[in-house]
Amino acid sequence: MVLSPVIGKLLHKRVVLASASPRRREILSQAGLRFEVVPSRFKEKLDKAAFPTPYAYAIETAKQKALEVASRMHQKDLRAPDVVIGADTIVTIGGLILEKPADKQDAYRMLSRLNGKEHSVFTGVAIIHCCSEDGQLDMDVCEFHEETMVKFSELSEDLLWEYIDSGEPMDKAGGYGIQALGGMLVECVRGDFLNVVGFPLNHFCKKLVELYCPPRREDVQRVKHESIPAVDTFEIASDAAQGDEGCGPSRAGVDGHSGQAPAGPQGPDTNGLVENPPPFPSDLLDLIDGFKASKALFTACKLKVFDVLKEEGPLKAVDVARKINASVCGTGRLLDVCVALGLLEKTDTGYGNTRLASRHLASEGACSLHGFVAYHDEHAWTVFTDLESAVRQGPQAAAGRPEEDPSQSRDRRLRFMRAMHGLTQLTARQVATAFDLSRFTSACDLGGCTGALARELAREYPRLKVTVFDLPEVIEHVSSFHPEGWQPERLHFVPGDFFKDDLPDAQLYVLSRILHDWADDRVHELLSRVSRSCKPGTFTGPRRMMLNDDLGPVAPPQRVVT
Ligand SMILES: O=c1[nH]cc([C@@H]2O[C@H](COP(=O)(O)OP(=O)(O)OP(=O)(O)O)[C@@H](O)[C@H]2O)c(=O)[nH]1
Repeated sequence: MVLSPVIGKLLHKRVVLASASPRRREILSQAGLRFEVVPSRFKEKLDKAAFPTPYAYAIETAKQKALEVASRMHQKDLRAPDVVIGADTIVTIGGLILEKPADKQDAYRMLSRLNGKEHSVFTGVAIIHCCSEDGQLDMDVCEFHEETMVKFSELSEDLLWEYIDSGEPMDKAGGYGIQALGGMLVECVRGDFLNVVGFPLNHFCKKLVELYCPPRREDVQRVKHESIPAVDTFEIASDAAQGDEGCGPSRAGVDGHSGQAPAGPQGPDTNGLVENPPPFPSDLLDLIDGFKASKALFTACKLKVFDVLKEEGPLKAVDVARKINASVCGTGRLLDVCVALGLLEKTDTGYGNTRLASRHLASEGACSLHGFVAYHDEHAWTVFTDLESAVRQGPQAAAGRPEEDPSQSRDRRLRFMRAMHGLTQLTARQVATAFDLSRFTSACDLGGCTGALARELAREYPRLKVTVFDLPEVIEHVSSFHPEGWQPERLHFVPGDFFKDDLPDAQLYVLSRILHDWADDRVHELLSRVSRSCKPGTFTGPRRMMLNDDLGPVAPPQRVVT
């Protein structure tokens, strides 16, 4: 089915439908969405006259319904869901907005008004993405509406009253339910039927595509050169912002191309027609340039640019330079690059963090990837610089390197732990909820490092006891990654080597970002050890299971049930 991959984008998120409407619940669950229902307490009493259009009213009401649920859930356990969906359906005729009838007389007034005529049904929808960080709730709102035209037949008074007496109109916008008895009143419908019922599923899915699957760059028709300046690379954007001619080659300098799709090899033909150009190799150019973007990001992180701007932004380049103890010219250029990369914003008052940067690139905060960035800058960068010799000489090249001194290896381990901790904090919830693990009572996270995933598993499954099994030199540092006095319930750490020592007994073994680190024979050895630790065939209750969420270079999440 075409749209299921779209709904699938929400599968690993905690989604809440902020609605008491059984119809909305049914439409969304039949589409395959997994969600909780938390009806909104928002009173639908906005001043209709204050809105320029009826749909603006419906959208605002939908938004307020969703916002109320998001902030209530956040206040309750300081953790809002990932996504909250709100909706509001109204009927309009002759400039009047009809909602649910207050009583039978009201229903009669509404239905009489609609009798024999065409009216509009609008549903406003709000999709709110929430992020709770440091006790603060951040929300991004995406909103839209859908209109459907419905025409009623000429209906007799008797039929109207019989319908009203059925009780059906009372909880329905405009006083009828098109999906049930009210369908008998309707002569024709123009537009999305489900929109009338209460939720415009088709438009919703299109919004999800916009939000989660934006079109690839080469699929988007290029805009005419004259109307938009070429800003494909950060160099060009940076240069344009500064008017600085000495800032390195623009793309035109690299490939003789101005950012416009090139004409065919021969250019315009003799008739003045342009041959179909070959596809512009944007992805390839991005690959070629990619290392510059990574290094700019690493450098800005290392110099704590995002911390400074989180604390004190917006700031001018000169002030940032002073605070990070760097040259004004260099800082200005780095800041411009960060603007072009979408990490910073530049206004008249100076440079400021984007929300993305404040959330993920500043060094503190539950969603910080600062450690992950530092690890890539300090470790992965060097390793990849040696890629050519590693490929030429094979793994023995690395094996031949001199032994690291112990204090360096300790530092490197801590950096690695910081990197893994940051990344796992970000993904743990999705991993923990990707499968229903509620039937298990014991789990062992092999190579579970700081316990960030184990903590989420324990939080998600109240019956689950989780053991983190990792090397003694890793376990030794775990406490520095958690608040002082941290004593998680149902979670404990066992030092050991999963290639040498007995694995702790558990029903569920988790291998998170482990397998990609090893050659096939080692992976086989480790999986055999896990398999031997599982004692199959003796259970009548939960079966043994191994969860591998290795999101490394190739392997997607998968599970093996033994
Ligand atoms: O043909 C139909 N038209 C409308 C409906 C239902 O009518 C209501 C519209 O009311 P509202 O948008 O305010 O939603 P509520 O039910 O109050 O739930 P919330 O908690 O989301 O405010 C809606 O239920 C439609 O489904 C119908 O069934 N058929």
